[in-house]
Amino acid sequence: MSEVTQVQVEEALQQYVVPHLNKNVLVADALKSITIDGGMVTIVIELGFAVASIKAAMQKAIVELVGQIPGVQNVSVEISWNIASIKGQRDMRSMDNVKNIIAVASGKGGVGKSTTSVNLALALAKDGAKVGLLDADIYGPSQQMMLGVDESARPESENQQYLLPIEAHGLKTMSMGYLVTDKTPMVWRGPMAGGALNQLLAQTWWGELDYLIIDMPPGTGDIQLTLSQKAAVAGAVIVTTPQDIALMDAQKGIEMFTKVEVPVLGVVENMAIHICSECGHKEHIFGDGGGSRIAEQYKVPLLGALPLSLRIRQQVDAGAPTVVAEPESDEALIYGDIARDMAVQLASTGSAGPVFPNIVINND
Ligand SMILES: Nc1ncnc2c1ncn2[C@@H]1O[C@H](COP(=O)(O)OP(=O)(O)OP(=O)(O)O)[C@@H](O)[C@H]1O
Repeated sequence: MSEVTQVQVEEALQQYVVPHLNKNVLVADALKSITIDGGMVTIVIELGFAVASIKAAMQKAIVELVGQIPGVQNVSVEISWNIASIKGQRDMRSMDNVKNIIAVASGKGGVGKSTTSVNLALALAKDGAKVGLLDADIYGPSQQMMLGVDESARPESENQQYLLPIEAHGLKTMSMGYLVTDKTPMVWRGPMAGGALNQLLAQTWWGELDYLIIDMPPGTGDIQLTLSQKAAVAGAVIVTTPQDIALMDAQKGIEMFTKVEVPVLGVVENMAIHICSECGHKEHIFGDGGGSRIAEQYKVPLLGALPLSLRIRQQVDAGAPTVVAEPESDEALIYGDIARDMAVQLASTGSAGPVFPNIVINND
């Protein structure tokens, strides 16, 4: 029987394109090792983003490719991930172990920013990452309802100094909604809100997190600016609907983050298309291709598009967002794809590094 060689395995692996990286596993620098013992091949892969929900499909595809090499009897594929910290937190003890903060923002209210934030956070967690969610929407905190957290639930305090996040669907969550009630004076909700928000961020004992998703207040004012600076945000995602007015506000959002040097990881187009539940007819109710136009204009990726979907609205409004309520639905799979693309974009902002000129000494 012919002997299986390292080169043969590498050649087979060159045909395997890693999802979301769009590069083969060797070019993507994800291959840790290949061990060959007679007809037994063990392949170890390590990625910079979590992939628990697509891991089995990835393993199957690699086993099929490598299994075609003559002499191979058994292929074992180990896939793990190591999520790097792109931008560490400064001067905030409670956040020392938070690796990456991602702000989810929209220029305009009501475009589905909170719905998108919670589903993306849940999709990252479903993939095996440790995830927190901060509802920074002080004027209309909605995450408590979207996460199905009881109205009477209040965060416990640690040494009278820190607040402990409330666990919901596997996420560590904190919201102004857990602290204020309908009777809270408006003065506290208004001018003092920015300060209160910074405090909420810094005084929550987040523990170890790969990603802290911040559901930002709508708009592009001072609160948003200070929050992105104070919290050392590693990347931002802009949610928009395809209407012209929402797109104009989304542009302001992109410009705001660029001004404070927070990389924009991409744009998510929400309520992009309506699919008739009776006949399946597809209609661009709010216009066509707006998200991809601004993504192109600002040279940022369009991370994905969600349909206007009754299921998304009903599930999130009932306290079990689509990613947990119906994990195999088309919508949940779209959130999963967007979440992994977002994680890949974030990881790539860290690897770019400074560019040095190439110095050539010519002795002629
Ligand atoms: N893709 C979608 N399909 C159908 N309904 C949606 C979709 N996305 C969000 N919604 C619904 O739209 C409403 C507004 O969404 P959401 O609260 O997430 O928006 P927002 O941008 O965070 O708003 P605000 O600015 O008030 O915080 C909610 O009732 C939500 O269920």
